[in-house]
Amino acid sequence: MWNTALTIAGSDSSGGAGIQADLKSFAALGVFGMSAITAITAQNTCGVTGIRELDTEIINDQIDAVFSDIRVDAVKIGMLSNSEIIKTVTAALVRHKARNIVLDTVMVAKSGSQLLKKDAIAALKKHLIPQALVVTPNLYEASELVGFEVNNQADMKKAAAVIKEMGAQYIVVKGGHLPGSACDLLYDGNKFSSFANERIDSVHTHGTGCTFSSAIAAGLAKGLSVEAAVAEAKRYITMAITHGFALGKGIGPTHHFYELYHRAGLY
Ligand SMILES: Nc1ncnc2c1ncn2[C@@H]1O[C@H](COP(=O)(O)OP(=O)(O)O)[C@@H](O)[C@H]1O
Ligand SMILES: Cc1ncc(COP(=O)(O)OP(=O)(O)O)c(N)n1
Repeated sequence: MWNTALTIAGSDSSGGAGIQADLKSFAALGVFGMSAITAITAQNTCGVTGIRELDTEIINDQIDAVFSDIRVDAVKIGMLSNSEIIKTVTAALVRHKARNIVLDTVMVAKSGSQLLKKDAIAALKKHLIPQALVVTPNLYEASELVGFEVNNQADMKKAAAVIKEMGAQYIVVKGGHLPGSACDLLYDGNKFSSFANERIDSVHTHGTGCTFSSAIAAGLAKGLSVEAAVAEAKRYITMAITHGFALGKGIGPTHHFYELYHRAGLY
C-alpha cells in the first residue's frame, strides 16, 4: 500500500524548487506525491521573471478533488502568495481534517523575488500556523514571523518559542544561512534538538527549503515520528546539496539522486 503526500505550493518552471522539488523528494523517499498548485512562477536558475496567482476557486477544487478520493498521509505547504490563498487553503485543510501538515513559510526566493506578499504574513500567523504539525522557517522567515532579528542559535531558540505560542506543534528553525555548520533546531514546546551537518561549499542550493520540508512530510507520511522525519530529511537534504549540480547559468538545483539514496538505505 502506498503512503501519500500532497504538496500545496507554487510551480517553478525550472524544476529546482516549488511543486517540482516536492514531487521529486516524495518520489525519492518512496511516497506517492500529489499536488495542488497555488501560483505559477516563470523561474530559472537566475531568478523569477513572472508570477501568476491562481484563483482561490481552482486551488480549493484541487484540494477537494484529492481529499474526496484519496487518503492523504501528509501535507506539505509551500508558496501561498497572498492572504486570500492562505485563508482558502486553511479552510480546506480544516474541512478535510488534514493530518501531518508541514508548513514551509516561503516568503522570498534565493534570487530575491517576493513569493508571499508582506501583508499576508499576519494571515499566515493567524490562520495556518495553528494548523501545522511542523513549521520550517529559515532565519529571515523566522524574523518576519516574530518581529525581531534572528541571527544566531540563541535568537533561533527565542523565535521557536514565539512561533510555538502561535499554535504550531513543532518548529524547525533552519540555520542554513548561518556561518559554520548547517545546524537546524527542532522545538516541541519542551526541549530543543539540533540537527547539524557540515556546511557544504556549493552554490547549487536552489530549492533547499522545499526539498527539506517535503522530505519531512514524506517521513511523516510513512509513519515516522516528527524527530525521525526531521532526521531523515536532514540526511536527504545533505545528500541533495552534496550532489547539487550546475544547471543553467545561475544557482543550480539540489539533486534527487535516487540510486544513491537507495544504496544508502534511505528507502
Ligand atoms: N550549504 C549548506 N550545507 C549544508 N546544509 C545546508 C546548506 N545550506 C542549507 N542547508 C540545509 O538545508 C536545509 C534548508 O535550509 P535553508 O537553505 O536555510 O532553507 P531556505 O531554502 O528556506 O532558505 C536546512 O536543513 C539547512 O541546514
Ligand atoms: C515556486 C517556488 N516556491 C518556493 C521557492 C523557494 O524555495 P526554496 O527551497 O526556499 O529555494 P530558493 O528559491 O531559496 O532557492 C521558489 N523559489 N519557488
